[in-house]
Amino acid sequence: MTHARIAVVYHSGYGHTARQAAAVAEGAGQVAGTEVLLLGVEEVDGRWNDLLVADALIFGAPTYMASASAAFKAFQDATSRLVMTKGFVWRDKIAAGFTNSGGQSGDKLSTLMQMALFAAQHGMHWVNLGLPPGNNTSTGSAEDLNRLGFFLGAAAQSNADQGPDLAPPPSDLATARHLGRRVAEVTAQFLRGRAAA
Ligand SMILES: Cc1cc2nc3c(=O)[nH]c(=O)nc-3n(C[C@H](O)[C@H](O)[C@H](O)COP(=O)(O)O)c2cc1C
Repeated sequence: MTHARIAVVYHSGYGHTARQAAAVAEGAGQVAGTEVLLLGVEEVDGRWNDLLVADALIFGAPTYMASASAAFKAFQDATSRLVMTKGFVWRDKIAAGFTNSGGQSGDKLSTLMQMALFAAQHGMHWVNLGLPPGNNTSTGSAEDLNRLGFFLGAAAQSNADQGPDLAPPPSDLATARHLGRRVAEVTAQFLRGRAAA
């Protein structure tokens, strides 16, 4: 059986995106043969080698002021010296992303685009969400998978007056689990193909 290593690297200021990150990790862990590392950006120092040996990196951050939070951006910037100048060492890893914010849209697309471009700068292969938009018909509801209608990655929305015990809601956590599972499956296919070649 393929052994795939997946790292979920995320920032969360107040715990909401941490719940989404845990759901992504849970989904990835549901795929047989997958080892999952869930790592906050504050813990990355001293763990760069764990990211180097991972087959897939899934990036996550809250959307703050229409982009990834500053702590996540600091992690991105650190990879210039610690990853890129070491010889493009993340090239050909699988990548994906997720974000959470207070607004239904909240300009989350900007954050997902930021992550996809970041992955492209590292020569990684971006995996999208792979779900049709939910909650977009007369019979749809906020319980639908991908209720927020994103394609590039997984989105979640956390009501501004609710703590991470209540937000984001179950449908967004299910969407996050879907992304984790999808990345784990794609990574296993990729590794099998590489072994066969
Ligand atoms: C500095 C700051 C900027 C924010 N900017 C946005 C934004 O651009 N769009 C949005 O929808 N929500 C915005 N929010 C709300 C957060 O995205 C929301 O509270 C989110 O659930 C926080 O996730 P966290 O608990 O993981 O930090 C902002 C919050 C903060 C603290």
